[in-house]
Amino acid sequence: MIQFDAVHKRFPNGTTAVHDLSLDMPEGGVTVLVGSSGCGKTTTLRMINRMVEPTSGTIRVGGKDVTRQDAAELRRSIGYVIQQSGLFPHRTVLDNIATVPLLLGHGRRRARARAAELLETVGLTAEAGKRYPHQLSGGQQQRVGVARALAADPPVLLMDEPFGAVDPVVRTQLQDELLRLQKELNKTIVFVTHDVDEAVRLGDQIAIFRTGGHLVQCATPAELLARPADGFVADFLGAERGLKLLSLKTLADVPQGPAPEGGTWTLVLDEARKPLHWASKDAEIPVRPLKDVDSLLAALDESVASPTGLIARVDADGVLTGVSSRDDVHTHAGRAHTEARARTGVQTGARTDGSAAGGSATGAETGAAA
Ligand SMILES: Nc1ncnc2c1ncn2[C@@H]1O[C@H](COP(=O)(O)OP(=O)(O)OP(=O)(O)O)[C@@H](O)[C@H]1O
Repeated sequence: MIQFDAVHKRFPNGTTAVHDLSLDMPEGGVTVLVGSSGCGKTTTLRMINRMVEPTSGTIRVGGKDVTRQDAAELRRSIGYVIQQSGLFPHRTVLDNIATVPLLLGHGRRRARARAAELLETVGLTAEAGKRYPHQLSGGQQQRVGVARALAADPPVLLMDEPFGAVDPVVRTQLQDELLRLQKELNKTIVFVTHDVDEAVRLGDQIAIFRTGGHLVQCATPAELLARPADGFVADFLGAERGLKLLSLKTLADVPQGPAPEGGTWTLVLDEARKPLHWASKDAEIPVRPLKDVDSLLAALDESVASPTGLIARVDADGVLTGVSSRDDVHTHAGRAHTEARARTGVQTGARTDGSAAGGSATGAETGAAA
């Protein structure tokens, strides 16, 4: 959907922000750009909608060279969300969202109807639509920013640290919302962040840059965590790389058996067979039931945190399906790593067809060292 071919950006002051970048960003997928400050992420993003022009190389969106399209028209067809939401302070939230549909020539009534629909899509009330941006919380403003970017129903969405300025709890909520929206909308999203956990959570693929605008590795989160191309990537992913990989795997394949009877701990259920708590002869402790969709990381956490060493498993309605042991979870955690490493091979380069620069781990490493 978006293709960078040997793209170079050198600013007039001599700074090279992006160095010989070849990268495919697949249709309907989320590509996350990460890397240390000043490594060229924002410049890369802004070249897609021509807010920055490349010095050389080609960028295509939907097969069309962006430099051959009218810049204003191109920008209207690409949603853009930034950290400070970029809302117009003197327009109501509803009018902010309606801006682009109006620019596109939709009548006022239709534009506002579309804006009202989008407010609901991003989880805001109709009442919030009547307020001005400063009357909303930071998290709510970011939701409005997303709604405004979606207003023209663009196939491509560029998001530059959109959740960087909100607290961790709201940030997780906004990430959840984005994942939910993306399931419905299937946009091609390019997302810039500093946060590795956010990248792992949201990305279908993650492109890691280093200073000077060099792409070091582009791969799926699991591939990246299992086989970082070099020490720079490994360091960037952090010491808990192993645990992060487990956050991508679910509990579904871990075996489960019947709840223990007559042992130290008994699982107490209500009449609908939903777990209430664990009980021993002289103690009662809370239970944190997990579903098949929960991550192996959550299961590992529960298995070491609970004195029972057991995990109560429930279905989507919260009804007990069985119990897994600490050993079952540990065995599967180890297996998840072995499988991820085996599956990864050497496919770490930028190009999915392995053709251009950075097409293999060796290529990426050589590029990084140059
Ligand atoms: N208009 C400009 N003129 C000159 N240099 C620029 C300009 N814009 C960006 N740069 C430089 O280009 C490099 C890449 O900047 P860019 O904003 O793309 O990095 P980034 O990875 O997004 O950084 P951050 O994570 O801090 O936002 C930096 O060294 C920056 O100082």
